[in-house]
Amino acid sequence: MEFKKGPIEGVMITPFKKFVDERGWLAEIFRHDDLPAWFRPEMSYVSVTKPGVLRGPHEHVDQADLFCWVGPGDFKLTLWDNRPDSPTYLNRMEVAMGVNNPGSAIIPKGVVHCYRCISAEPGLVINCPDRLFMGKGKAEPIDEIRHEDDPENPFVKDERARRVHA
Ligand SMILES: Cc1cn([C@H]2C[C@H](O)[C@@H](COP(=O)(O)OP(=O)(O)O[C@H]3O[C@H](C)C(=O)[C@H](O)[C@H]3O)O2)c(=O)[nH]c1=O
Repeated sequence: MEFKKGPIEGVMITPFKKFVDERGWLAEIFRHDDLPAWFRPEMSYVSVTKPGVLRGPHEHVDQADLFCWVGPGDFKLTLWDNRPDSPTYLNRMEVAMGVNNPGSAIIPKGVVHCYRCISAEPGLVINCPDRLFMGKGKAEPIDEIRHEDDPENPFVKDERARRVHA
């Protein structure tokens, strides 16, 4: 399975517009009149990743993600189109996101994704997925393929990506 650099159908990278004034700055994260009709966020969470650490590569069967980076920290986001029926199947994208490139990435289901903190400081990421984690009342199985747990995965090999706890 060879991936080649190229655009991925359905992935939307949106740089944030910062409104700066003497108090600081403000930026919209998303507006539904800008979102594609197929994507409506259901929840949100925030995570902090230590320098050099990779989260992913992960894939969802049903969920799409809207990841946002505003800092602190900078990341390298990598995406792989793992959808055999996609016109951009086997394409791979790398995007710089974070305090120096604030913005969001909408990632459709079936697009494998990971992001590595590449700054000397820990990096913060917010995600606004279109499915509840573990469904209503956390009563369903997690919709997630954690490719990092497969030593033969064709995406990225990074021992440290694996969670220590089960
Ligand atoms: C996502 C999520 C996680 N959790 C709990 C489950 C674990 O006990 C803990 C860490 O979760 P996880 O190891 O899944 O975190 P990551 O490996 O960073 O994965 C997350 O970020 C990568 C890049 C993804 O693509 C995943 O969709 C997303 O789960 O938080 C919750 O309680 N609610 C949530 O919505």
